[in-house]
Amino acid sequence: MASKDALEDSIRTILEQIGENPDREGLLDTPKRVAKMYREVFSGVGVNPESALTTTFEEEYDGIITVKDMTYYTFCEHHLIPFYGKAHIGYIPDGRIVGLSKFARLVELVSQRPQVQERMTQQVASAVLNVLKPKGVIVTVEGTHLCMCARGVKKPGTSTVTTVKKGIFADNVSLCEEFDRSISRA
Ligand SMILES: Nc1nc2c(ncn2[C@@H]2O[C@H](COP(=O)(O)OP(=O)(O)OP(=O)(O)O)[C@@H](O)[C@H]2O)c(=O)[nH]1
Ligand SMILES: [Zn+2]
Repeated sequence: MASKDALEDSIRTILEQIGENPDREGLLDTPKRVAKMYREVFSGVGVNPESALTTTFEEEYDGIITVKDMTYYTFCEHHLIPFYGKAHIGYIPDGRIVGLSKFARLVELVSQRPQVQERMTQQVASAVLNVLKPKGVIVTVEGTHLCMCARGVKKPGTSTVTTVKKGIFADNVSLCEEFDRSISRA
């Protein structure tokens, strides 16, 4: 039976197309549930990542601020199955800092859309750069891609690391090493 919701109808069609019976008891509410889940996990589509970085303060601090091990779950845009892992952000401010929780909000926001890991890493770095105008920012994202583990090439255990460096991090190896040590990658 068609619902009033195009997304629910699409899920029902997928179930039919894989040979399932969407009217059997176990699947009756699945289109509605999956539509609700998609609206939740893709709620960041069209939202500017910079909007996560509210509450900035003037503060003099010369060192690296690193917020590490922010767990994320997102969806590979090629297969619409999850990739997930940890994101780490380091920056050296230039007179302006931001509430630490906002970095976790930023990672969450860029996760709530179909993604590729490289773009996600870049979006986090660009948002920090544009809002805080720091001396430098470095972002490392680690990702386990289910499209590589659970299907296709089937290589469980593979992980991908992406790093974007802006400003002072772009040409200062020792600062990058300090960041790597603080996120325990060196
Ligand atoms: N660079 C990059 N590639 C990704 C990411 N997520 C998934 N991919 C890759 O996207 C590619 C899509 O390749 P296609 O050949 O179009 O699709 P496919 O036939 O399903 O590829 P296989 O996964 O090799 O079976 C695959 O190589 C995936 O590993 C990501 O975040 N970054
Ligand atoms: Zn994929």
